[in-house]
Amino acid sequence: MRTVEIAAERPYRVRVGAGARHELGGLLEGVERVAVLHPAVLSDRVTELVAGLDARVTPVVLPDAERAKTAEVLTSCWDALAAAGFTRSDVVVGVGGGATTDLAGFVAATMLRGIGFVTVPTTVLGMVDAAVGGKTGINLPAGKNLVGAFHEPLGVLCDLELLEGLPVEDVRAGLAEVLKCGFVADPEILRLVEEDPVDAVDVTSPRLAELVSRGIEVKAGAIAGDLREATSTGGRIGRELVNYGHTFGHALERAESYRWRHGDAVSVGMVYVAELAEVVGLQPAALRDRHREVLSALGLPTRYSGAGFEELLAGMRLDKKTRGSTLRFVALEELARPVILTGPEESDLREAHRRIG
Ligand SMILES: NC(=O)c1ccc[n+]([C@@H]2O[C@H](COP(=O)([O-])OP(=O)(O)OC[C@H]3O[C@@H](n4cnc5c(N)ncnc54)[C@H](O)[C@@H]3O)[C@@H](O)[C@H]2O)c1
Ligand SMILES: O=C(O)C(=O)C[C@@H](O)[C@H](O)[C@H](O)COP(=O)(O)O
Ligand SMILES: [Zn+2]
Repeated sequence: MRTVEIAAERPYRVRVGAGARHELGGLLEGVERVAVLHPAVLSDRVTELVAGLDARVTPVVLPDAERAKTAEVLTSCWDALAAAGFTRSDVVVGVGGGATTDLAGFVAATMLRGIGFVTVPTTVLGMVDAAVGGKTGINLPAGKNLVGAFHEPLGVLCDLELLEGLPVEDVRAGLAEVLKCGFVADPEILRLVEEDPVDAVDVTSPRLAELVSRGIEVKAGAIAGDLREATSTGGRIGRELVNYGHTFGHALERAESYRWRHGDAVSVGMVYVAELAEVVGLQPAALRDRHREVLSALGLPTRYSGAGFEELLAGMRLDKKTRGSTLRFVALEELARPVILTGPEESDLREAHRRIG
């Protein structure tokens, strides 16, 4: 079992390894009521998970995937917790992928103005990214994650055994976020995938376990000292580092009405910003090519010709890194040398779009 320490206001631990789920009872010691939010596909897992808990458990079944991240679902969760008599010492547990833990975290952040929250991620993406770091929220039709709060969990249990049964498409999508960490900070991640992409998507392989741990380490480093994504100053990039590929990725998700997997959209988003960085003369072409090659090796998408440029540009303007009418991208000048690319010309944005089509 590995442990990654998160240096939050109230520090917490990410436990990674087979059997980590059995530590849930310890995290909830002395807690009277627990709401376990999860998608229907995990109902049996949740029954097993809560069997030994001392607390009174309120299970709340959420709609699947992005359909959980809506204001209607949020309201129904508030009602369920109120009906169960929740108090400030009670806890919300999110068991599922990133969509589940984003919604569960926002329920915890807002109920009674903030109660405890634990994440038990069951997707690769949840483990390496969504369940760690306290970004919680919902989507609006107008844009991805437009409403939310920063609310750190009390603990994160990444039990690799819970990945068994996860569709391979979702394993790949999660690895897009891991490759993101490889490009911005840890090139060994890229090497591990390039060496054996088939082994990388095998959820029982030591390679996948290594990739998950490395992804979490990069995320922990990015959020340390910048939990609220407030400081990318001078040469230092704070938490925005792990938003690489998301400016275009989120615009794509919005254009596709959230029917794309998030990781797939981030995959295309990384190619977009790699093209953009090359168009503006920031990044060598070989690095752009490496994006396409390693993402394709995993079977991830690298092209998109759905929505038109104007619609995607409108989506990118809603990105949280945007300041006023100035778009800001996390881009690379070299592998693992990220910079903020501020206010690129519209003609360059358009050319990068043409190149991924
Ligand atoms: N808060 C953050 O920092 C952060 C970081 C990255 C992504 N996200 C968000 O996470 C979401 C994407 O997360 P995701 O890729 O995990 O998708 P997801 O939560 O939609 O899960 C993908 C699918 O896998 C199913 N599933 C989950 N665990 C399973 C298991 N063990 N076995 C079988 N099926 C299982 C789910 O029901 C769903 O259908 C997006 O909304 C994205 O915006 C948030
Ligand atoms: O934790 C972060 O910070 C990230 O940006 C991680 C992203 O992978 C994640 O998709 C996050 O939800 C994006 O946040 P947003 O602020 O761009 O909505
Ligand atoms: Zn993401």
